[in-house]
Amino acid sequence: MYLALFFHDSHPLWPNKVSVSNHKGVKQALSSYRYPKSEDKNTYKILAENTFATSNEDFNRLRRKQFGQIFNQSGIRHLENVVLEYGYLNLKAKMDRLSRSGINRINYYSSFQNSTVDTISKLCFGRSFNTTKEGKSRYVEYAVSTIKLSVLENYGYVPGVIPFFFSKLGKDRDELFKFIKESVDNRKVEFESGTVESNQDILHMYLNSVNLDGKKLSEIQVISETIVVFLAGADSTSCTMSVVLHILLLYPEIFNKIVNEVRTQFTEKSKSIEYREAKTKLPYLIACIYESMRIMSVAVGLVFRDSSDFGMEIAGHQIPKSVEVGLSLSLSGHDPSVWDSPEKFTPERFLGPEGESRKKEVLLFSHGVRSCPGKK
Ligand code: HEM
Repeated sequence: MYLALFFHDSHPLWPNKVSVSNHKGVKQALSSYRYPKSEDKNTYKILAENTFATSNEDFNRLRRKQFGQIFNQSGIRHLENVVLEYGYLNLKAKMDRLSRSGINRINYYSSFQNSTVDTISKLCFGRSFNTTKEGKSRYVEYAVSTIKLSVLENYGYVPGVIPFFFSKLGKDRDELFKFIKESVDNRKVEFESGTVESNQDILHMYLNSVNLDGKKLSEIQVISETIVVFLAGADSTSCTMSVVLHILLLYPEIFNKIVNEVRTQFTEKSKSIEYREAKTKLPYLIACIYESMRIMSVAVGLVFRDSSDFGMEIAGHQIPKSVEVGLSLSLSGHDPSVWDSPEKFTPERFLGPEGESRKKEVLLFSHGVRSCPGKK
């Protein structure tokens, strides 16, 4: 029988917790602010309350509205230029270079990781880590240390037990904060001198935003927000790109169909394809991306919500109040009550008018009021 619900209340490591994989149940729990993000062990609460970590409805609503500004018309244009330069052209130049020197194999996972890190660092900090051009960046290591330290701190590890390890992580985190603080200072100078090169990136948006009391974000808040967006957006995107390419390489006939679609719709090879055009002219490619995201979601962990003072009713089960409910976005993509033959790779399920509405059922980016604002 399909796993609808597990109760873990007898497990010593997971007392008072439940996990849910039923598609309808996952959506129901995520749809509104009624069930807030769990406060406990919030790894993303770095330095200050921020969009990702908060469980405060008003604060989250405000930040999400502010985040939406980077997707307005001029924001999208800037975003696309950054993606084109840091995510695509730099990678293409590197591949051309490798191929000229006789190397015909690349690690596409690490290549995509470099492009997304370069793109998102440029958007968040106004300066790219440039890992595609330079091979690696010490700032990536600092970001990894920052998240490791946050996990350890949130799970109550005592720094004195492994002092060298903690001190290295702490130094790395300080270096990353220093880098972002410099970026903030640089941008403020640019504001004052009227030489802002791009006025719609994520750093700019946070510097121009306000808190619930109407006051501008403090420097610590800007650092916290930008670092969390960087951490939330970089690896999730490169892993998803790798999954899509990996699956397409397993199905050459599907891959060839995509190549045909692109070549028929876009005959001018030297012109780059804009997102807007791809959305309307490449339905099969888009269907393949959705099907890859459904069948092999990179959001493999659980997303936690608190059953709050109300308690929840999911798939006929009553969950008492104040229970942590772990929602499986990845398993919801395999629920046979929603997906026919869920283990089969069938891009066609996302074609036509029915396919269009089915796209909303792919929960890789979560669902409802706290769904990923970066999905656009
Ligand atoms: C394929 C790539 C991505 C995937 C799979 C993904 C997935 C997710 C998921 C599942 C959540 C909800 C997490 C939770 O409730 O605990 C989330 C939230 C979030 N994501 Fe993404 N994400 C991706 C890319 C991005 C990008 C590119 C950005 C920013 C440019 C971004 C920014 C955020 C933010 C700020 C939140 C917090 C939203 C809130 O709590 O209100 N993500 N993402």
